[in-house]
This record gives sequence, C-alpha cells and structure tokens, in this order.
Amino acid sequence: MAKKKPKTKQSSTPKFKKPSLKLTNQQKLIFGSLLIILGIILGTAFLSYFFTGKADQSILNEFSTRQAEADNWVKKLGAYLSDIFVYRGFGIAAFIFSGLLIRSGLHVLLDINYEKLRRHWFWGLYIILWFSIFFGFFGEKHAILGGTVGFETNTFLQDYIGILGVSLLLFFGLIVYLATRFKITIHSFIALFKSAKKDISDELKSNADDDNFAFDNNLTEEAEAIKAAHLATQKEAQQTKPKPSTPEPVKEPTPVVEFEPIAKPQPVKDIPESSFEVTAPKEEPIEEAAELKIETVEEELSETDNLSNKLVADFGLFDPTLELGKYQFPPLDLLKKYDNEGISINQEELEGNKNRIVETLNNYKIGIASIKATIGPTVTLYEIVPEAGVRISKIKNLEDDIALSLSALGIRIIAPIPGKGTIGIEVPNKNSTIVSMRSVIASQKFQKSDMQLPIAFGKTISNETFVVDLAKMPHMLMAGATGQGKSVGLNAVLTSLLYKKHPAEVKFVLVDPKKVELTLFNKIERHYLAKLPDEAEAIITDNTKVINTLNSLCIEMDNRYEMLKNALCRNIVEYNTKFKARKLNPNDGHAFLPYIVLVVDEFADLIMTAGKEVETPVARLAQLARAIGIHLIIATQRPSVNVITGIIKANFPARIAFRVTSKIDSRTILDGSGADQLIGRGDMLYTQGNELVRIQCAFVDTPEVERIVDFIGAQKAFPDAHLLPEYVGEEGGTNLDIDISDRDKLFKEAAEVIVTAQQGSASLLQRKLKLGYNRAGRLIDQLEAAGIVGPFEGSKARQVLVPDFIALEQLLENEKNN
Ligand SMILES: Nc1ncnc2c1ncn2[C@@H]1O[C@H](COP(=O)(O)OP(=O)(O)OP(=O)(O)O)[C@@H](O)[C@H]1O
Repeated sequence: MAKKKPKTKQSSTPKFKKPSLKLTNQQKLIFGSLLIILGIILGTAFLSYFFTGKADQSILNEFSTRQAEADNWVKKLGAYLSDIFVYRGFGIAAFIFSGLLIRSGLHVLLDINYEKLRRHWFWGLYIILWFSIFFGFFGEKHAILGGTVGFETNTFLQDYIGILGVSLLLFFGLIVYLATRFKITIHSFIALFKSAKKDISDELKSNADDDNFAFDNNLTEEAEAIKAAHLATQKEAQQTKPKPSTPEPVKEPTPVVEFEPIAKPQPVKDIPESSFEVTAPKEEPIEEAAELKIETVEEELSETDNLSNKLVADFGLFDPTLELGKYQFPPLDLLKKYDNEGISINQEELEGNKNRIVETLNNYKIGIASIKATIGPTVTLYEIVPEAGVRISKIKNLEDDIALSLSALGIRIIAPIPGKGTIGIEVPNKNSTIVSMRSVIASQKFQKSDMQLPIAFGKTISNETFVVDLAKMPHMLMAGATGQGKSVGLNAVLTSLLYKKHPAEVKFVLVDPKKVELTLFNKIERHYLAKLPDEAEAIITDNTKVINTLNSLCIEMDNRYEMLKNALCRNIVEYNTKFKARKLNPNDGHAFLPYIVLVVDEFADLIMTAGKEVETPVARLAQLARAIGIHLIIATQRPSVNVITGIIKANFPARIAFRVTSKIDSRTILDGSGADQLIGRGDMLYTQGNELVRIQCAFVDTPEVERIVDFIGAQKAFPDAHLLPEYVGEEGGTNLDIDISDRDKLFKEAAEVIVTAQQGSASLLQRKLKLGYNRAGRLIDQLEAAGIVGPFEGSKARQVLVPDFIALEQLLENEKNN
C-alpha cells in the first residue's frame, strides 16, 4: 500500500497510453458499432470493386458532381474508397482493413483487451504489406492483385535485389511472422515431420477410427507438431513403451472459450508504472484495477497464450485421462449393503441414559438446565446445559462416575463442546449400526465434492457423511491398537480415491510390512500404483526397499519443484491447470503430474528397523511435499514417542485415532485424551489441528475391496506401474558410472583432499570441506566412480587408488579427453 505511486509521473517515457479505456458503456456501444459498420461498408465496397471497378473509373473525378452515378454497391464513396485502398493501395490485401475495423469494433463493444487489438493491427498491416508486395510480382497483368503500392514496392526492390532477392525477402518475412506470431521453432518442424511419418505408418496399420483422422487432417501444422509432443510426453509420463498399434482416441475439440490469463507472479521491475497507479485502492474501482493489471501481465504472456489458446481451440484442453479414455470407474454395486444400516432409535434406551445422567449429576449437586440427545451410528451425544454457576471441571471429573452409572464403555465427556456452549456426553449405543462404505460413497457430499483427493471416512455423530480432502490435510497419521479398525480405515481411504480419481490422476505407493493387508491392490498395479524402476512388486514389504522408495520420492519431489519453478506455479493444481491449458511445453520437460499418495501400514515396524534412515526422508516429504502433490498416510499400532517422533508429529497435522490402550498413547497421537475411551470397531477421532470429531469409520470388507480391484484390474491398463525416479542407496554400489557433468562442484577439491590425506573417508571430507553427511557421501560415491577411491570396506576407510597429485591431474585430464 505504502508503495502506491504518487501522482507525479517519472521522467521516463510517457509511453503510448491507452486513452480509450475510459469510454463509458454507451460510448463503447456507439463507437464499437460505428467501427463495425465502417468495416462492413469498406468490405462491401472492395468486393463490389472487383465487378464494378472498371465502370466506375470515369466518375472518380466527378466525386462532387451529384448527377454522376457510380455502380459500386456503396455508390460513389465505395468507388472512391476502393480506388484508394485497392487500386492505388494494396490490392486484394485491402480486405484485411475491413476485417481489422470490424475486429476493432468488436473489441470496443465487448470491452476486450486493447493490447491484443494493437497487436492485431500491427500484424494485420504487416500481412497487408506482405501480400501486396507478393502480388506485386503479377502487377503488370493483374494490377488489382497487389495494388499500386505492392507493384511499385516490388519493382523498386527488384531494381536493387532482383526477383530472387525479393522472393527471399518475402520468405524471410514469412518466417519472421510465423516465428513471432506462432512461436514456431525448428523443433516444431522436426516434430511435425516425425508425427507425419508416424501418422502414415499408423494409417497403414489400421484404417480404423475415421473420425480421428478427419479431425487430425484439420490441424494446422505447427499445432500438430506440438500435439505430437504433448501426446508423446503424456505417454512418457506414464512410462509407457511405444505401442505398436491402436491409435489414441482423440477427444472432440471443445469450443473455444475466451481465455482468462492466469496472473503470474511478475518481477516488480517488469510491471509498468500504470499498474501501480491503478491498484491504488481509493481512486480506482476494483474491477478496473484488476483488468489493467491483467493486461500488463498479459503483454508478456500474450505470445505463449496465443499459441496455447490456439492449441486449446484446436484440440481442446489436454486430457490426462485420454490414454485410458475408456476407463470405467467401479460401480456402487460392488459395495455391500448392510441390513443393520440406518439408525434405529431405541426410545427406552435414550430415556434410561438421560435419566441416569441427570441422576448422577444430581447426586453431585449439579443441576441441569436442559438436555438434548443426538443419535449417531455408534454413539449418542447427550448435550447438557448445566445450571448457572456449575463449574465445568466438576462435570469433567465425573467421567468415571457417569460411566459407572451407565455401565458402559467408551463414554467421553466434551466440556465444553467447542462453539456451542454446552457440555457433551457421548454414550455408546447398545446396538451400533454399521456405516457401509456404499452409503458414504453414494452420499451427495462425496459424489458432488470438488476436492482434489476426497476421502469419505464415515459418519459423524450427527449422522452426516464426513468427507475430507487429503490434499488439504496434507498428510495423515493414523494410530490404533490392533483390531480396532486401522486396516479398514486405510481401505476406506483407498476405496474413496478409487471411486473418485482416474488412474492418470493419482498413484499410490503402498508399504505393507505386514505383507497381507494391502496385497490385494497388486491387481491394480498398472493402473494406480507407483514403484521403483526394476522392482518386480509394486507393493513394498521389505524395509530396505522402503528406504529407497522414500528417497526416490524425495527426488521426485525435488524434480517436481523444479518443474513448478520453471512454470512459475506455486502448487500442483496451478501447474496442472496450466499444463491442461497447453501453456507448458512438454518439450521443455513439462508433464501432467498425478498426485502420489504414500501409504505406510505399519510405521512402528519401519522406524524400529531403519530409524533415522526412514525418519529423515519421511520428515522431509512431510515438510515439503504438500505443494507438489505427494501426500503421506502413515498408520501405526504403537503410537509411542519413539515411533511418532516430534519432527514427524509436527508435520502431520491431520491425525486419526482408533481405540488405543492407554491415555499416554492417546496423548501421543491426539495431544489429548479421548482415543482410549473409544469403543473400537471403527470408532475413531479425527483432528486437523483444532477440535476433535468423533466418527464412525465406514466399513469396507476384504471381499468388497477384492471386487473393486478385480473390476479395475480387468480393464485396459498402462503398460507398467508409474515409475518413480531411480535412487541408488549408499550400499547400492552398482550404479557407479556417474556422469561427469553431474558431478558435485566440489568434486575436484574433494579428490585433492582425499589424495593428499591418502584416506578415503566421507567424514574427512565433511571436516575439511565443511559438508553435510549426505553430500560428503555422494562425493565419495563419485570419487569411487572416477576410480580415485576403492569400494566400501565396512568400518575401514576406503583405499585411495591415486598415489599423488600428478596422477590425479592426469586421471582427470584423461577423463576430459574421453
Ligand atoms: N468401521 C468398522 N465398522 C465395523 N466394524 C469394523 C470397522 N472397522 C473394523 N471393524 C471390525 O474390526 C475388525 C478389525 O479391524 P482391522 O483389521 O481394520 O483392525 P486393525 O486395526 O487393522 O488391526 P491390525 O492392526 O491387527 O491389523 C474387522 O475385522 C471388523 O470386524
């Protein structure tokens, strides 16, 4: 705000301003329609000139004589204007003037961006001149084609550079036009030839899908080239091998929608002064300010936008689901209906419980002003308003007494209920009802949700379906003693995503040390799972492989951040939207990014066996991965502090607790008690940092999951699971042919340190070069790859294979020459 520009203009360029912006709506209507009418008059006159031009020649000198009559459809004015624009001017290219006028009228009428209009005029005049000079070649016989300007300019140029020179000049002009206007590059031509070659071979192989080809034939050349690149990258992104047959089903082109430029963050210096001026809050209405700001940003973006708009107009938005275009989501029928679904109210039980609560509280001299019951699937919430003057802590302390009087497990007192001003007592129902997965998936709330990664967990105490967005959580910690519903909870999460997300949009990395819980999902490996390259199984059951996978996810995260940075996007949603709008070129390394959900079923086991090696990448992912679409779900039976360490806890704001056995466990997971008072069988507490919500988790049984994965597994899949980046562990040792260009900047210095000390240890590098362990370790790997140190020898330092500096210099020199 403080930076808002004072009214004084700086001495710099009083640049070409846009005065017409201030037209009122009435003025816009008048001026816009005038321009359109002028354009039509001009077009009609020009057209008529081709038929009546000769006849009208005689009256050109009698413009002021009223009796002289012209044959032109727009009479004397038409004849006169046509003579100037067509005959004396630019020949048939003069029609472009009429087009430009009509376009200008539309811009004024519809208040479309004026900057764009300026460009249209510029390029319009450029084309007029180009065509006029080009047709000047035929000027002697057909003067009307190029007009006098075209003919004269052409012959003038010919006098100096000859026919060949003029032709080459025109060709150059064409290249300038295509390259500047449509951003055509030599690569697009190459891609075009490649795609044309591929098209021909495809056509030879199968003549099917006439529609697609008909559509393809309509494509402009450069658009086709980029489409080819898009399709190629789409496949690459899915790590597919080239498929021999079956041409991709191409979507119907969608109608062009007037584009809305996405405001990119701009370096301050690039924003012209005017945009600061208009954002001054007091002086300008908000819409006006926004409009102008968009314009200035657009100036920069316009060329890319032009191309992407054109591509979108030609092919529609990029559709990541196209490769599995015929994929069908699992139908609801695969999920089971339960008989005891739906809440049945047992009036007697309600009354009984109410009376007992009132009695117990009365026994302790606590009066109640009112009491109200809300019946949920497993528990009923009694909300009481105590009489004035009753201390809340007094009621809270009576938890055990109330439990005793009600002779029920799992009583929880919420005092007070946040935001309600009442005290809640949750009492389990005698006959709990099952919340079926089917009912929550079928709910409007889930079906209509527009969340990125919606998860239908179950139902709240007021019997509402509870749907949350995993993308917003952004990571989830799940704890619960054995047999309390964790695995069912994980299945509910996965099922929700399977019902809502296309295989191209989300990928799971499943870690299941118990080896049984998630095995079922093997069937959808090529649809939904992600794995390390060269791994046979996508579901990870071996702890050492988990470490590699986690590190590989870290690499994926870094790669994605790089892509986002290059695309000037802040998160995956912006990035994917931009990619779909074809504003990001796959040739620049861009690709559609699916969400990645990492599910670890037994985290305690992992931490016990691998400790820091697991904790570090998990913490790193949890801290950083939210913006780039990697989300973690970690489940554990033992929510003790050495499993859920401080750093992990701090980065998992969303927590789910099923029943745990002790208050301490409850505190570890929820930062408070409550989980120890749950009744099990899917009864859970959910928190996302603030209040606790009690939920009955939806029940999805193994046969149901089996039916779903069978249904998906039977459909056409990607050729392989989604491949994560390769990660070579410290003991990996196999992938030592590290590229010279990928070497650490300190490689040479490190080599000198090692050779001087004749001792190949990472800790030496850490000390001498002041490096972290990871970087020092990487350097040692690179030194091994270069043959400067020997292989890993356990606790001993590695052998140094280069005796002195001179040998080292020689070795490095030789490397360069190879
Ligand atoms: N939401 C639910 N509704 C009804 N019953 C449930 C629900 N969740 C779990 N159960 C019951 O509890 C049993 C155990 O659940 P589950 O296998 O999910 O436990 P778990 O916490 O994963 O145990 P473990 O850690 O030993 O694998 C289920 O077989 C089922 O009978």
